Amino acid sequence: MLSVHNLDVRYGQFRAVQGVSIEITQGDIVSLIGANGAGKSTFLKAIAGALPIYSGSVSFKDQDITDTSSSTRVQQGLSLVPEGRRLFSEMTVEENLLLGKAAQRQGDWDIERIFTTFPNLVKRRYSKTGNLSGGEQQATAIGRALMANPELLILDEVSLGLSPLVVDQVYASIESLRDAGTTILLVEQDLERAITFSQRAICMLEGRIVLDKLTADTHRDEITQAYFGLNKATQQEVS
Ligand SMILES: Nc1ncnc2c1ncn2[C@@H]1O[C@H](COP(=O)(O)OP(=O)(O)OP(=O)(O)O)[C@@H](O)[C@H]1O
Repeated sequence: MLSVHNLDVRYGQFRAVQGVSIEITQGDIVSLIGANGAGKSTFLKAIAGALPIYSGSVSFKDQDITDTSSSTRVQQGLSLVPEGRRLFSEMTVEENLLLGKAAQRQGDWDIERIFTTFPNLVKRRYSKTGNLSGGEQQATAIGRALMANPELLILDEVSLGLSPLVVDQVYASIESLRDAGTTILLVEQDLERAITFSQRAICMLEGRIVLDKLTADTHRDEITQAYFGLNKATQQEVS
């Protein structure tokens, strides 16, 4: 479904993502892991078309999308829930959700299904999102992405700033998406949760991938070593 080849993304001279290649197949559930500054958000934004690519290529459903706009990518079925949610705070939950419909993609997701999936939003339907709790804002951001009926849903740090209880609620909703067959790539800082939730873990360190394994074939210690750059053997294997 998604094929990224030798991707480089730069901020001026600084190579935030360096020669990264991954393949994601339909139905995959992939957690992207790595320390602060490892390049995870930069990588996701480049895939979603929110940042220009310096070199390399991105294909989605066998089409080269390296030079297409983010809105075209949404129309093709690739949606990103960005870190920090990026909602329109002066607009209501319903208005924010309806923005996601602009892509006009056919599918099962409509506004009523969003409210069924995120019951905490029902009472907030006509509230401005600037007045919502963090969990309600996150549910709105995920709902907005779902309104585009994505085939690949990319989620950047959905847990950020949420209490453990609310994180559980957000994950319960994402699990229902996973179980319905949506392909998911997400950044998760909590290693335990990443291993439990996903089939595959990819770890980034200083702009490169240092581990890419099925969660069934790895364990927490190996991921932790990759996270801190302590596992040279794994790094060589991947590169
Ligand atoms: N707009 C920017 N201009 C310059 N450098 C940037 C910019 N955004 C990110 N960087 C740098 O690029 C590197 C990768 O940042 P990025 O946000 O992608 O990492 P991350 O793994 O998502 O980390 P975090 O978990 O902190 O979000 C970091 O060194 C960061 O300081």
